[in-house]
Amino acid sequence: MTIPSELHTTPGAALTAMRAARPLVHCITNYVAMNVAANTLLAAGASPAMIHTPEEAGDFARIAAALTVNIGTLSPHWVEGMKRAAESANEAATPWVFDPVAHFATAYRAGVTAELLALAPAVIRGNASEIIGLSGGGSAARGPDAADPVDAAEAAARALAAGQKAVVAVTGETDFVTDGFRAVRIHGGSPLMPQVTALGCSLTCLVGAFAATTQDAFEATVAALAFYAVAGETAAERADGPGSFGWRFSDALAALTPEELDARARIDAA
Ligand SMILES: Nc1ncnc2c1ncn2[C@@H]1O[C@H](COP(=O)(O)OP(=O)(O)O)[C@@H](O)[C@H]1O
Ligand SMILES: Cc1ncsc1CCOP(=O)(O)O
Ligand SMILES: [Mg+2]
Repeated sequence: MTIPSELHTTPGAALTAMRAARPLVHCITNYVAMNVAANTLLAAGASPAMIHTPEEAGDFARIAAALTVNIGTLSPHWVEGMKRAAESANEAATPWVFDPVAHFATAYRAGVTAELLALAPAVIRGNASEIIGLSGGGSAARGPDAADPVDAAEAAARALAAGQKAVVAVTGETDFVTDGFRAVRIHGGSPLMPQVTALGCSLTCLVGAFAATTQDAFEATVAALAFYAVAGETAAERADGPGSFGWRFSDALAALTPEELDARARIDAA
């Protein structure tokens, strides 16, 4: 295990706490990700609920252990549910995680993103192009897939974290996580991961599960990403391509023990 002094909780300890509590995670995600993300949380040991309608999203956020909001497939009705849920989460001091999928693509998406950022998510998780865009930078990306390397987004992530007073996670070949003061890089995963849709969205939901049970949102985020990275490496060992990677990844999340996670996690101070 390589774990820097920034971390007081090992990823394995955070995984143990998450599985012991089996937190109810309120996920407002997109049509593409709903099934994948629910299965990812179940495999990892959490309890997902995909609930978006404004008639109940605010009420449900009050009883969940964490909330995650993802703008992948938007409509005004969903946006109202997202805002009500985030407001309830804030009132209940429940951590909520924001995934700004392709927020730069259209004016509508950008406007919704600004409204959600004003509701103060505890964690923002996106790919490099999304995080660069949130800090006002330009990118060749036009949709949900990243067009920039993670190291090009590190300064943007630090600025965004400081400005939003949130944890910012940038994912890609090597992940970067910062809260504006602390920062680490997490190695691992597989190039097959971006070839399977919704694995980023599902990771956002998993960050919610860890944030429900590890109070320090920075440590929770790092643990979730390290867990994903190690499981991704396991799945890639025998995968023939994106299809078999998908189900092997689910199996790897379920099988990974806290001890093995701590033995294999590769995290450096940044
Ligand atoms: N080239 C890569 N090598 C290893 N892991 C990767 C690679 N690209 C993405 N990942 C992993 O895939 C997961 C989803 O990240 P990413 O693809 O950046 O999100 P998104 O799907 O939102 O664009 C993360 O765990 C990330 O570390
Ligand atoms: C393809 C697609 N289109 C709208 S949302 C979505 C899923 C994006 O998933 P991820 O960000 O995890 O790749
Ligand atoms: Mg994404």
